[in-house]
Amino acid sequence: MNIGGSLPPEEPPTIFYVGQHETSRQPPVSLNLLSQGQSLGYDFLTTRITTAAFQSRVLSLASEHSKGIQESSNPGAIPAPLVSPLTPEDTTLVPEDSNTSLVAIVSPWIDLGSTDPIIAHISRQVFNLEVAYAAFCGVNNIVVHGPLPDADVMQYARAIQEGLGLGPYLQLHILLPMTGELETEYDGDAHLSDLARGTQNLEDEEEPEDDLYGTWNAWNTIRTLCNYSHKLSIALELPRQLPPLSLQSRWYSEAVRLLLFPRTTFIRNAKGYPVLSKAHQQLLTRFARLRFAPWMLLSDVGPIADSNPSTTSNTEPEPTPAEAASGTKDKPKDPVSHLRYLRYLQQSQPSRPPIERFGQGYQDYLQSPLQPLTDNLESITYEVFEKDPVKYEWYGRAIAAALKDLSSTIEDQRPLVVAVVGAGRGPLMTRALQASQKTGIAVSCWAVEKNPNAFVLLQHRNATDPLWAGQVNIVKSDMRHWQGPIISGETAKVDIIVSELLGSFADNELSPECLDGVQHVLRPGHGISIPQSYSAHFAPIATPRLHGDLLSRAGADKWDIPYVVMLHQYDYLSVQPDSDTARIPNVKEAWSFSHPIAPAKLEHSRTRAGGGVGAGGWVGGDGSNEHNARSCKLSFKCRNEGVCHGLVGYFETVLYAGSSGKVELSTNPVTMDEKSKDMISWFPIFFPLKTPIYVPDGAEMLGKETDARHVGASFKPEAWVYDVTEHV
Ligand SMILES: C[S@@+](CC[C@H](N)C(=O)[O-])C[C@H]1O[C@@H](n2cnc3c(N)ncnc32)[C@H](O)[C@@H]1O
Repeated sequence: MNIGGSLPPEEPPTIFYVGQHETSRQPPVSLNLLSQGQSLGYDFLTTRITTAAFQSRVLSLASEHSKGIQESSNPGAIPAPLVSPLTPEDTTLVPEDSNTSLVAIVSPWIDLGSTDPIIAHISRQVFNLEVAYAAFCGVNNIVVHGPLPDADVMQYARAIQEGLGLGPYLQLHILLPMTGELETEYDGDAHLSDLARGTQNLEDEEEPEDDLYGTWNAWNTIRTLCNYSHKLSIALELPRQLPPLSLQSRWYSEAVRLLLFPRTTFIRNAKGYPVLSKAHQQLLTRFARLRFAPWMLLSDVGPIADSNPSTTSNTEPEPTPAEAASGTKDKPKDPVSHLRYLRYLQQSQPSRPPIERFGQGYQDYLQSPLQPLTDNLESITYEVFEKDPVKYEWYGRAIAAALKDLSSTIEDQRPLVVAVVGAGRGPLMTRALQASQKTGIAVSCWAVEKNPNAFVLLQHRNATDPLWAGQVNIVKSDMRHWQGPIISGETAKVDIIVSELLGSFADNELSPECLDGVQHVLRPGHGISIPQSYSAHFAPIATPRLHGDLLSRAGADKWDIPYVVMLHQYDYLSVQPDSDTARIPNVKEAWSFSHPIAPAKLEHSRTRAGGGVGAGGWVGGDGSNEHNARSCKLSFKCRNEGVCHGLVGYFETVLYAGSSGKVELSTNPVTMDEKSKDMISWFPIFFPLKTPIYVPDGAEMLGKETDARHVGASFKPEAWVYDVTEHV
């Protein structure tokens, strides 16, 4: 059991924060235009920071410098050009309260990654002047065009890294297409890159035509060099034709803070209104469910104010070829039809699955796993567990099936002895009593709990709950030291031990140790443990968000401990072949445990605990728990390149497998729907990697994980090693 916190009252409404962008809107947005945009229903507008006059000034500086170099007999002696500070001619932006409703766009005619050092130098100055001034004016969200196709990405990344320090609150959004080239291209004719010299050596290198992950790769370089700064994010442009799901998922796992919808992303419905394809809608819904959902930016969907030509685009957007062919382009004249459509989608978002509703606000929030053996849980924590609509129901079924099977096996007609060990506030005991009523099989009930506070509540319940009716025997004890039930004055054995001591990675709350410790009370021969077995499963994932979160935390051991987390913004690095339409992850079993264990093993362990056999344990101590140590070595084929930030762990358990079939629980996404759909009790577990591993296309990751156990200490994988080998 591994979730914490309390339940939110109900699902909060989805809110889309929608802005408007015009590629050719040149002077900074005026107060008047902003209020017109807001009265149309936009939440924010984009604005350039500087004017056309500034652009001419800088381009003249660059071309004069270039001319000077060409004409000079000693070009090396000419100092690099300096862009002088901004003047009122260069910008009309001034600090205003309303600037929080603006997103600034750095001049798109610069080339930060230019291989011409002079162009890069001038670009960097423009970038720094603009970012610093926008931040000074209180416009802290700033979009920067991503590196040009032939750019030196490392150099571009260094410029961005420097830019991040220009304002304490600023957020730089790198404008990138999902793949290939931007639709939201700068359409002016003067670009600094046109003045670049000596770039042919890079241009000569042929770009692989189908470099689907090329843009992602550039982003990976930028955010890695910027050390996963939380001030750096992506303005992601959605294309008309979405790339394969694998690439969509990759972008989904990254820090996307703005989603750009160029006009061409929309298609027309039968009435001629702009709508999004089903695939776009699904992607939008995915993003909208994130804890920090990206803002949306409608790009070039029509000008805001025709009345002031100097502040609006002067050309009607061109129809796409398909629209031109169908002649639908001119149909709707509604200037905000795209915005209206997004608002319609906002209203009609599908409701979230139960686990997401339950965990609302906890997405991607790292929590320390509970340690119910060491700590005494609070009542509120038990209360949260008890909301699970599936777990207790399935336990009830398992207990009923076990009662039926046992009563048909044993010969004497005595009541069957059922003990719930680690009873908490008693929900499993209630299920055992209901199962007895339902099957008509008499039971003698025992509830064992070591938490003294829960023990009080159990007694209270026994006295007041009509179903319990005082028939439950309540024992305050660590189950490992319980001598067993006393029936008719004699110590008896238990027919069915029911427990729920599972953590998100199966055994990480020390279920094996506790159940071994109580096995001596189980009736030899036919005694049943519910659960009968459980297994731990894991998969390698990319989760820049959690990696960035951990980087910003204090604590030397932060990389060495696992976290319980309702994972959202992540990507599986290894998926099953041919599963690109549904992306079924490769989740592999690490190890498993079953109960009861062989009596000889238990005896051996007991002898070792007493120091009676051989030397001590191989990890110190008496070695009595060595039979619960596990290790595994697994390989994962990764089709697409990526970066592994850690492992996500799940578990599966067979509560009971008997004559009527199996009753199972699972948090493994591959089997959960089949085994225990809508179960909410456990979030996955995350094992972080301090140093992320780059995985090339088609590589095989070899994972070795060891679970060296120490009873009384918290679970911790002792070591993991990854070999990344090119797959041939
Ligand atoms: C995850 S909670 C489950 C509680 C309850 N059975 C339920 O399903 O809601 C585990 C419970 O086992 C108890 N527990 C853990 N280790 C124990 C031990 N060695 N002996 C007795 N109780 C233990 C904890 O105090 C806690 O109440």
